[in-house]
Amino acid sequence: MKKAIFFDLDGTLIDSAPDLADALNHTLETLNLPTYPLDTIRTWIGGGASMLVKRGLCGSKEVEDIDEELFQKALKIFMEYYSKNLTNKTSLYPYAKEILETLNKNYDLALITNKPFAFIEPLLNHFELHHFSLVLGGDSLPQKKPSAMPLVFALEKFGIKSNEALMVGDSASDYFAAKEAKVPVVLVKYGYDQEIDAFNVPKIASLKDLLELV
Ligand SMILES: O=C(O)COP(=O)(O)O
Ligand SMILES: [Mg+2]
Repeated sequence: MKKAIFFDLDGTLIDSAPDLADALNHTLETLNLPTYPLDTIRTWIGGGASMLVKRGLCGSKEVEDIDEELFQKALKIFMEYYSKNLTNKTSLYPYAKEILETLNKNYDLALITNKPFAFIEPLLNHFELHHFSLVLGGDSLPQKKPSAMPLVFALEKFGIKSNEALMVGDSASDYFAAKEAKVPVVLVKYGYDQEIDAFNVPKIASLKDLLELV
């Protein structure tokens, strides 16, 4: 019997890729570096803001050694721009709000995202998502997904066992974090990470399919 559902944010509940891509390209443009198409940047999301900026600087998902000064400069530009442009093009995925409303009647809900904490509340307010009794960002704890730490923290907070929770996400980070925490996981097929094709776990095409799985 499930007691709590843990949700990822980007690529699962909200389609934030267009605003993240604009913020990254603004950063790269400011630094006179090459910019990238949305379809490329989308595949770089899921590891948090620092990782996205690093991937932008390297122009690939695989990150190599980056000059620390350049990285800090880029991260600052990114954070400033994105904090002012969080919701220009970002949208809720179909049924996101409805499913949270329905599940909230019977389950504790936690948001476990790698997004920096400062960006989360403005987004949740904008989309009127007030259903989470616990919200963890990528910088809330010493480790973020794919570490199990945020999920283990949520299990302890709710006082439940790992099999009484379910993680809903879109990326390899969600999969590995859940696996390590021994929390069952469901992945959405419409998210940002093609790596999930390789994982043998339940996958759903729409958030409304969750109701059949809990
Ligand atoms: O900010 C990111 O890179 C991704 O965040 P997520 O964990 O909500 O997918
Ligand atoms: Mg995600």
